Amino acid sequence: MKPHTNQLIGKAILDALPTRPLDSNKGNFGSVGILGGAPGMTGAVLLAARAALHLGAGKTYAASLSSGITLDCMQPEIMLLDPSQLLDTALTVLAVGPGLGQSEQARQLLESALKNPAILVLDADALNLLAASPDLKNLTLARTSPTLLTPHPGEAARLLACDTKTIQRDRPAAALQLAEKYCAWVVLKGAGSICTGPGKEWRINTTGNPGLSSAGMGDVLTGMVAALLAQGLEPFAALQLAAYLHGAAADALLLQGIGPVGLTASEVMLEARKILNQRAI
Ligand SMILES: NC(=O)C1=CN([C@@H]2O[C@H](COP(=O)(O)OP(=O)(O)OC[C@H]3O[C@@H](n4cnc5c(N)ncnc54)[C@H](O)[C@@H]3O)[C@@H](O)[C@H]2O)[C@@H](O)CC1
Ligand SMILES: Nc1ncnc2c1ncn2[C@@H]1O[C@H](COP(=O)(O)OP(=O)(O)O)[C@@H](O)[C@H]1O
Repeated sequence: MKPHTNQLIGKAILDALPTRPLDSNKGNFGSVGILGGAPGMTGAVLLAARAALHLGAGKTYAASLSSGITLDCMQPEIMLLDPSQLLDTALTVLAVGPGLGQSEQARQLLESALKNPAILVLDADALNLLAASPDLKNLTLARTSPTLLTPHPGEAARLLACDTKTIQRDRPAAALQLAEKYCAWVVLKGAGSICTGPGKEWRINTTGNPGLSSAGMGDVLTGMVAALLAQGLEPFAALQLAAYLHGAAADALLLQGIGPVGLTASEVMLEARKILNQRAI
């Protein structure tokens, strides 16, 4: 089959990555912070942080709005802070949204995050809060470092004040509109994720399968995008490589009989690490 003109060639981005120098140290691979986790959704922030760690971030921090969580017992490498401490930490990339909720505290934290000099990735409830507030939109437009948005079609519809059907009718057009409206880099998720940015160029990802239609997969994608940005990839390349690896991991697991039914987000991040290490950054 002839490749689509706008088909994302993830393998080419992967093959072009430089290998890690022998004398590298953790400071060379960036610091990622993940902010989210309202009560009942701490899992979302941990999934994103674990994905950032496994995809190669030099240091990974996380902060949850649910009080009292000081350690990820499964992944003690992650440094768990209070939200205010996280926002005072020097970060290469800050990702806000997984399980964040839409409380007043969440809104205030997002407002501070939008003023943070780190590269910013907005997902899930950060996108819902942004969609509901002209003030937060103005802060987004005023940012001087890159902003990336990772909406699923439901979140994209809220951001563009339309319905999900309209988004799905012309997904490239919707992604381009989002990039323009928020002056941001965008991955519009779902089967055939669309990656685009302010330059109007767009790519469609062809990896992935319905095994990915399960809760937590988007949180893992956010952590993966953050890790690739922290290691120096440009926003457009980071979005494309993350979408490619996320889908390719699910496809590889399918061939092993893991999925589509019962595939978990935790399995996807480990398989994505394996594929990334075929050409380690
Ligand atoms: N372990 C955890 O703590 C988890 C927490 N989560 C958090 O839960 C919160 C709510 O997120 P939800 O995404 O569940 O709720 P939403 O209300 O944002 O989205 C659900 C709706 O969006 C639409 N949609 C999503 N993907 C679509 C697609 N590919 N095609 C068409 N329509 C689509 C559908 O209409 C769907 O009913 C977020 O903050 C999220 O981060 C989830 O990520 C799941 C895991
Ligand atoms: N049928 C599918 N084919 C390919 N990718 C899919 C499919 N269903 C879901 N995905 C991917 O899985 C992820 C789901 O993200 P999201 O809807 O935000 O989930 P959650 O919020 O539960 O973590 C996205 O990256 C999306 O592109």
